[in-house]
Amino acid sequence: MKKSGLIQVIRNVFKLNKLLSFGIVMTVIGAVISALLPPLVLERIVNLLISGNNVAFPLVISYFALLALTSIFDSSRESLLVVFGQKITHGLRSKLCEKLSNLPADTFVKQEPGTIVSRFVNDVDTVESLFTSGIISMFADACKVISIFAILFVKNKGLAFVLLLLTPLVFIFTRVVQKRMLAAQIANRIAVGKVTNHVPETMKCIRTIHSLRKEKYMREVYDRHIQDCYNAVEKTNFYDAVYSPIILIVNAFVVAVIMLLSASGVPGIQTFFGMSVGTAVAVINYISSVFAPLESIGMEIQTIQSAVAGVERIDEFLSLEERFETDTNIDLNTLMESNRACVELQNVTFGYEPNSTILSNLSFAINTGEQITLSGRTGAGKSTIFKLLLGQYKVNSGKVLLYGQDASRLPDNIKRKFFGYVEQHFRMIPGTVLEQITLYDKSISREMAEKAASTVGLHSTISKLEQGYDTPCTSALFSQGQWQLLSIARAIASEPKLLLLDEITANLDADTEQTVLQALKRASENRTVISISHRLYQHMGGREISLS
Ligand SMILES: Nc1ncnc2c1ncn2[C@@H]1O[C@H](COP(=O)(O)OP(=O)(O)OP(=O)(O)O)[C@@H](O)[C@H]1O
Repeated sequence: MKKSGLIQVIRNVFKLNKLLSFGIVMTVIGAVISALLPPLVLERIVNLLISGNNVAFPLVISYFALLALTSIFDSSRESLLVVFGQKITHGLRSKLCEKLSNLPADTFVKQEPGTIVSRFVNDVDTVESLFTSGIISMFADACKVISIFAILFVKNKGLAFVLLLLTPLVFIFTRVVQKRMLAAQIANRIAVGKVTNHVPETMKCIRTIHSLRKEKYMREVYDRHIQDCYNAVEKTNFYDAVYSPIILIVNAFVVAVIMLLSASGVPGIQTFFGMSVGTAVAVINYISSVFAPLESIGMEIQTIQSAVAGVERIDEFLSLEERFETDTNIDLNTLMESNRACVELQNVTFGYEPNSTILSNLSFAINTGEQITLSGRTGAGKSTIFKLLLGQYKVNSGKVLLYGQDASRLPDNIKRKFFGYVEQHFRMIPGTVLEQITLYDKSISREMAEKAASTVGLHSTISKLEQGYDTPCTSALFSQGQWQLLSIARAIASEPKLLLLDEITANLDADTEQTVLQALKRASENRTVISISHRLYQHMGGREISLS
C-alpha cells in the first residue's frame, strides 16, 4: 500500500525533532502528575491544622511550588506544541508546494484555484491544530480525568460514584453546547465572508451600480449580511454566557450534597461519604478540576473531527497524479545538432477526455527556420497542438517530436531556451518590469532583457518610467498593445529556437496591431515560428498548415 504523504511529513518532523518530541512527552507526564499533588498536600496541611499541630513551613512552600510547577508544565507543553505544530505546517506546506509544481497543467483546469488555495491554508491549519490543540492535549486531559478518579476512589468512594454518574451527563451537555456554538461560528464565518466579499464586489461593479442606480439594493444586501453576522455572534455569546454558570452550579451542587452526606452521621452513609476535613478540602479541589478537562476534551474532539476532514483533503491532493517523467539526459546542444525536422507530428490522435477526440491521425513536419501558420475552424485544436509541443499532455497515439525527441520528455531546464511562447493575453507576475521579462530566470541577464525589449520597440518606453526596468509592475503601467510587446519580449529574452504565437493580435486595434506585427517580424528573424494568426500570415507569409 502507498504511504500517505501526510504521514510521511509527520514522521519526518518527529525524526528531525527528537528533542522537541521528548520535551512534549515529558511536559505532558509532568503536567498530569503535578496537577494531582497540590490537593494532597493541602489535605495534609488542613488535617494538621485541625488536629492542633504546627504546619511545617516547607510543606506550605511545597504546596505553592507544586501549583507553580503545574503551570510551568502546562505552559511549556503549550509552547512546545505550538513549535511542533509550526514545524508540521512548514513540512506540509513544503510538501504541498513540491506537489503543486509536479502536477500536470490539466489539474489546474479541472480544479478551482480557491480549492487548491484552501488545501494550503485552511486544511494545513486544521492539521496543525490536530497537534497543537487536538490529540496530544486530549490525551493529557483524559489522563488527568482518569487519575483524579483514581485518587477519588481511594479518598472517597461515594463521591467517586456520584461523579462517575454525573460525568457522562456533564460531557453530553458540554458537547451539545459546543456543537451549537460551532454551528453558530460557522454561520458567522460564512456571513463574515459575504460581508468582506461585498466590498470588493461593489468596487468592481461600481460603474454598473451607479449607472443602473443600484446603490440602495447593494446597501440592503450589505445590511442583510451584517445582520446575519450579528445573529450568529449573538448565539455564540448566549452559549458562552450560559455554559460556565451551569457548570459552576453543578460543581457547587455536588460539593454541597457530598458535604451534607459526609456530615449526616448516618453509619451506612458514613461508610461511603465519611472523610476528614483535610480530605474534604482536597476532594473539593478535585471536583473543580475534573470539569475543566471534560470541557477541553469536548473542544479537542471537535478539533480532531474537523482536522480529519483536512487530513483527508490533503492526502487526496498529495495523491493526485503527477506530470510524466522527463528525460534529464536530453541537452539543448545535442538536440540542435540533430538532422531531424524541428517539429514533427506523426499520426497524432489526441483528446482531453477519454471519449473525445480533438486531433485525429494528424501528421506534418516543420523544418528549422520555417515560418508556419496553423489554420482551421475554431475548436479544431490549434492551441492544443501548442500544448502538445510544450509537453503539457501525452498523445493517445502517434508521436510529437522535437528534433526527433518526444516533446513530453523534454526536461524543464531546457524548455525556456527551446520555446518562446506568446499567449493571447499577457500574464503579469508580481515583480518589476525587468522580472516580467526574465521571470526570475538567472540565466537571463539585464542586458538580454533590454535587448529583447529593444527588439520589440519597448526599450525607450520602459526607460522613461520613473525607475526604468526596476519599476514595480501594475496593470495600469502599459496599454494593451504594449503588454503584448512585453509578452513577445518575455518570449524571446532567452533567445529560444522555436517561437509559438497564439493569436496574439486578436484583441488589438489596427494601429497597435501594425506595431505588434512589426515587432513580431523582428522577433521572428532566424527562428522557427509557428503561429495561429491569419493576420500574421498575411503580413509575414510563410507556409500554412490547415487543420480540417
Ligand atoms: N484543458 C482542456 N480540457 C478539456 N477540453 C479542452 C481543454 N482545452 C481545450 N479543450 C477543448 O479542445 C477543443 C480544441 O480547443 P483549442 O483551443 O485547441 O482549439 P483552437 O483551434 O485553438 O480554437 P480557437 O481558434 O477558437 O482558439 C475545444 O473543443 C476545447 O473546448
